[in-house]
Amino acid sequence: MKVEKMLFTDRLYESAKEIWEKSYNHPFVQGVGKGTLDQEIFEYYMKQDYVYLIDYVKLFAIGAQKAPTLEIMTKFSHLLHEHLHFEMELHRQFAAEFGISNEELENTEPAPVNLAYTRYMLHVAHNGTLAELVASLLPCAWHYAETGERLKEQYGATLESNPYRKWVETYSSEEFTSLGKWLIDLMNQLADGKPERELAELEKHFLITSKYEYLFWDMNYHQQNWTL
Ligand SMILES: Cc1ncc(CN)c(N)n1
Repeated sequence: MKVEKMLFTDRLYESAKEIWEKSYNHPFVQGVGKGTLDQEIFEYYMKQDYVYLIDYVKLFAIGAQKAPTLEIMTKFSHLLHEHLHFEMELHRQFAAEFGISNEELENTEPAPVNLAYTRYMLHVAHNGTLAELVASLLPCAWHYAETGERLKEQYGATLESNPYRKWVETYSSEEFTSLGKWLIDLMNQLADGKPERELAELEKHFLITSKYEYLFWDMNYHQQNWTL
């Protein structure tokens, strides 16, 4: 009998499943899928997410620097390019539609959860191994691809009239989901043969940033910001 080896990312998915489910059912995410989310909330999110992404792409630069092979380095530089020119273009297009300039987008002050989330990943990226860096940035890519695909499946029939259609289409697109798939494969490659102590550390990073993903939806939904 052939016994299939469980992938490390299966373990990660299993441990974060409940948090991801909670995120998917968050009124922000459901509001995007149904097209009913208040535009003011979406505008707030676009601005916060833009500066989040400016920090997020730095992780790929650090990934390239820590890459053990030229092939992995090339892929990180591709990820960096795609986020700057494909994903962030979505934000620039929505912003233009809402009358928000690129300058305003770029100069958004990150709210506390946003800042804490990106500082956490940057800290891991600067001080940890490449495996730790990938474990901490993976929920961002994987959770969004899963969210985009699920929303498209659930609300595909009404997407035509949904003001957030482009958001759902971007995150469910092959162009975006393939980036997440490559990171999943890399995670498994880097985790292979690692002792349990190190795997547990990777799982901890993955769970923390999965929780930050949930908090990020919630922060935007309530337009939380500095109160001082
Ligand atoms: C907070 C957050 N997480 C994930 C993604 C998808 N790159 C994003 N744009 N923003």
